[in-house]
Amino acid sequence: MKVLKFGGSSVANAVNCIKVREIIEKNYSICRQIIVVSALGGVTDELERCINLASERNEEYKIALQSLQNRHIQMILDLNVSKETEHWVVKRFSEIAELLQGVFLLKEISQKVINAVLGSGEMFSSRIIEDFLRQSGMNSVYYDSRDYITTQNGTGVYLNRDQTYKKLVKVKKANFDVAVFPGFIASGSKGELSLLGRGGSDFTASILAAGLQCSEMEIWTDVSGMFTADPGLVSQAMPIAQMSFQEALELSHFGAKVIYPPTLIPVVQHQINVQIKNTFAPNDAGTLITNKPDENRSVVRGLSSINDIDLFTLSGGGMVGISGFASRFFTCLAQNKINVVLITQASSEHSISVGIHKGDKEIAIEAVQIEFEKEIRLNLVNKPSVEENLSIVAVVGEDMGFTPGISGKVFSVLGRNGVNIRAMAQGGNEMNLTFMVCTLDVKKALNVIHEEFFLSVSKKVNLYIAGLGNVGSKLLEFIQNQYDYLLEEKGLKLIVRAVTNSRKMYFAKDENLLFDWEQKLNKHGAKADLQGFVKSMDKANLRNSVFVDITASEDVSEIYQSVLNASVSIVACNKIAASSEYENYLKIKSTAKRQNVEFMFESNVGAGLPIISTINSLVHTGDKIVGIDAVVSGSLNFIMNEFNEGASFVNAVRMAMDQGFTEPDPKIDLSGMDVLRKLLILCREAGYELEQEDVYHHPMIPESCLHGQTSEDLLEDLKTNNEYFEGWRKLMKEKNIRYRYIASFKNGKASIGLKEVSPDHPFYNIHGKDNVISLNTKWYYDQPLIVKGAGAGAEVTASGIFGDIIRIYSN
Ligand SMILES: NC(=O)C1=CN([C@@H]2O[C@H](COP(=O)(O)OP(=O)(O)OC[C@H]3O[C@@H](n4cnc5c(N)ncnc54)[C@H](O)[C@@H]3O)[C@@H](O)[C@H]2O)C=CC1
Ligand SMILES: N[C@@H](CC=O)C(=O)O
Repeated sequence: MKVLKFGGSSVANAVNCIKVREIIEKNYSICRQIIVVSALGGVTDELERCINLASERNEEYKIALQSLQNRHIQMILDLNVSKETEHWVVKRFSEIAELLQGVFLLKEISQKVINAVLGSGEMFSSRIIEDFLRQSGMNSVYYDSRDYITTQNGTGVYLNRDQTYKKLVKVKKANFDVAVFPGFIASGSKGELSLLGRGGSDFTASILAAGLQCSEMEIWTDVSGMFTADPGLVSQAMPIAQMSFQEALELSHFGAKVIYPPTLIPVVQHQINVQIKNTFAPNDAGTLITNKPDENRSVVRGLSSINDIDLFTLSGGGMVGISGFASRFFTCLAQNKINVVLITQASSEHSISVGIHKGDKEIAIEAVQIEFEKEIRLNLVNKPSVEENLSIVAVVGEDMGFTPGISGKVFSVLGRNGVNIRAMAQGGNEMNLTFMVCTLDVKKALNVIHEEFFLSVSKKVNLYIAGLGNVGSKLLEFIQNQYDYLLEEKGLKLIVRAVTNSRKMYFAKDENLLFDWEQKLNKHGAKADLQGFVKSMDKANLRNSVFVDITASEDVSEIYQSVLNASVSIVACNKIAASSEYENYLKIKSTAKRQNVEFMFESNVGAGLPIISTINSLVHTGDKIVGIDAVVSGSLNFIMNEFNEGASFVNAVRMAMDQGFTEPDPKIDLSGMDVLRKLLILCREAGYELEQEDVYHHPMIPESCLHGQTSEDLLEDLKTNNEYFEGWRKLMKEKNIRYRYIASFKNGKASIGLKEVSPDHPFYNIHGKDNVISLNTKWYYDQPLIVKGAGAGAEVTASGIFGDIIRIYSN
């Protein structure tokens, strides 16, 4: 025998009732079935409204009651139910009308009337469904739950188990294939109608399953089981295939609304499996709640949350080491019927904080101030404080117990996403890690934890991109190409949330701009505004957010502090920040560290070459970089190679510009500033405290060529100075040398400048736009460590930036 409970949505109308019949039919020849039904969806709330209207002497209750009656009669007609049932329903409605008339006249409501009116919803639905099943040819009977289920004191939650189970023996022996019981209603100790409380129909089902020693209980609802998190908050939430009774209890206590906790007590005691199924998708697996869930599952089973919680704190030096404070505190809260949902006290005993429901704040303050009046007056204890707009998040899983690292993972992913924990608690069984966060952060908190623990779930990475030129547009093209691969192989879902260039910016409503960013920006973009960009990013408060700087703009580099303070990581190929004043460089790094986010700039030097990561790795493992020799300008190397091949200097520069190797302003390359910035960054990453002024610097071209405003001015000046450059060509030939613009660091001194290299020099042959970085270290002493390869160009730079983004999230 098994129990099937159908919730309000499953029996809301005739169409749904036909689905219910199909489910019952499937089991019909297999086992006897006990069917428990809730009131038709929304009916109990409507009955409650009728009571309230009547008590306020508002005649509208009559209209509301009539419309409820009409709804039931319509269902009776649609399902072709017998006249007898119809008469019974009409009669019961007139009884309710009489009760409400009494309330209307007396303006008084007794618990008895409330129970009688509210409990009618289940009486109607169960009578109708039973009749419907009988008319459909099933061997069905109707049982009034009041004749079998007895509560101890009429409050509903305390079952008179012995009496109930004894009465049910008769049912067990009866001849039926299907027995229908109304949920929610029972008899009190004096035989009066009592209600089983919130979620009472689940409780009815559970009592019947235990009392009738059923093999299984099924709860049929409108979702396909209990989910790993509320799907309204976590779009990637999925049904939990199996969970233990304890896990179900913990999750349902913390807001997972599929099942109501006390309902599980009888089935837990009798170890009866509970299956949660979807009436509207009966073939979905649903959730099995069982004593021995499948072992092959995630350590964290599910997440839940409750909003509208206040953090109520009693603190003061006078509490330390004095026994009895906690007892008085909790007793006075309990005496004022304040439900405490979370408790925390640090071992310093200086304060006790509890989570309470929002509406209880005033009473709690008053009660505690009265209780501790003397201590507050003597300044031994402070007046209680309340922090509002908080929520509780619970991470639940039986296997979390005695598994190290779970809370570490939870708190570190929250930290990385800027979610501050206000208070926390974990029970001794370690299966529920509970903490309080600001309500604005709940969604983010649930999502990042969900991504961290459920492997089949992809991690959303939210990108905010500044700079959509040569490199920026290439990066977006690369991300488009790799989108499916990253989703499938790395579980990373890259979402472009906003884009900006120097003219326009566009913020997505909720969509991914990756595939149509250009069209959206051009058609609907607003005027670019960096401060506004950061503000909107901060307000969006999305998890795993990265600001990608693909500009060469100082203004953009100046917003890094606010970006990091918004708990957003930065990936930059813009070199301005990392080569700005040393103090600023350190400040950016320390803000990133404090905010638990990343500041990545691998593409600052050598584009996509792994040079900064190599230096970091050497330094972290105890090596010391003592010397650097490098050609780190792709454009200058390219220009010199083209010049060597016979191009005029100005034409070589034009080619480098056309191919996108130079900076947006090519004077930055030709002045040597780009190389200076790169050397400074390498030295700083190697652990040396250097400023731009400390680098001995000689521009590659005559100063006179660097005064023009535009790139065209520069080209014009280079043309004018053609003879100067042709002089180089002559010298190179005569001396059998080449010119390379070299960055060096030796004996603590940094310098950059044009140098002659002979054919036996390692920098003599460096092709195209290649870079070479040669590091002399404590361990690479005789032979330097050399990194070599293309050091400029949109593709390699975009790949360096892309690599940084992926590295943040693949750890
Ligand atoms: N081209 C290359 O080979 C390499 C370039 N880089 C770096 O990449 C960055 C971009 O270079 P390219 O794409 O070649 O330049 P680009 O001139 O093609 O693009 C620059 C983009 O930045 C935008 N921008 C400028 N100021 C802005 C502001 N205040 N707010 C928002 N957007 C702004 C521009 O509108 C444009 O979309 C530079 O920092 C450069 O040093 C790094 C390594 C190699
Ligand atoms: N303009 C730079 C490219 C990026 O850093 C160069 O020429 O190397």
